[in-house]
Amino acid sequence: MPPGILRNSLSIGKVTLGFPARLLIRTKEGQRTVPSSKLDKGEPLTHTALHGCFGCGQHNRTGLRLRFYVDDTGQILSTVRLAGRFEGPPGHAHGGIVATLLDEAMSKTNRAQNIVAMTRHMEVDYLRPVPLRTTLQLTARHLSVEGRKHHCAAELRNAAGELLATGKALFIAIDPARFQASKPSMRAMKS
Ligand SMILES: CCCCC/C=C\C/C=C\C/C=C\C/C=C\CCCC(=O)SCCNC(=O)CCNC(=O)[C@H](O)C(C)(C)COP(=O)(O)OP(=O)(O)OC[C@H]1O[C@@H](n2cnc3c(N)ncnc32)[C@H](O)[C@@H]1OP(=O)(O)O
Repeated sequence: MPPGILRNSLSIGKVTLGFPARLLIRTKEGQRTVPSSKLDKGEPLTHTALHGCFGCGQHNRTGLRLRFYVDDTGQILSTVRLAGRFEGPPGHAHGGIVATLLDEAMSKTNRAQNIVAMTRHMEVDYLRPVPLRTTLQLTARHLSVEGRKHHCAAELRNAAGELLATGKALFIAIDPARFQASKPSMRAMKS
């Protein structure tokens, strides 16, 4: 069975609304399940300076406000429920939003290692239309690193565990101090 959501889903409170009871995850030793309640105890993987981020900024009212967790193998996990305003095909997510989900999850594989990196190249396979207003499972893994180049992959599944979209990306590590110094908009965000 691929990593993803087990069928007996359950809502368990505000933060983990829509989380299934257990998640199937990939570990170094193989696959195992973890209680989803464990996942809301992890450090939120957000850049505090990026509270306006469309993907994970909790202050961005029009954004996705994604919350990410990391398991003990470094795999990134999130559950997502897309609102109607993200529609592309009727009843389904716009492809740009799907790409954003995958990109954001992959970026958190770097963040989990305290690496600040930007997406340089990304590819998406849109395997099935992604339904709105239903629980989706987003996972990402860090594949390899070579100097500043970080290769990552992500998957988006529906509540039944079916694979809807996959992404691969090349991230380039940057110096956040230099980035901030060179970007007036970043200075404005901090104030
Ligand atoms: C913890 C404190 C936090 C503080 C925060 C402060 C700042 C945070 C700033 C950013 C936060 C980052 C992420 C969070 C944001 C959003 C999350 C989602 C991710 C995104 O949404 S992020 C937005 C979209 N993203 C961009 O807006 C990038 C625009 N872009 C650039 O800003 C430059 O492009 C940059 C900096 C990426 C690289 O520029 P550069 O000049 O430093 O690097 P260069 O071009 O030399 O490439 C280096 C090596 O990659 C090889 N290479 C290049 N392309 C390749 C390819 N396609 N295939 C194979 N290899 C390739 C080269 O060949 C070379 O290889 P080699 O070193 O071996 O020669």
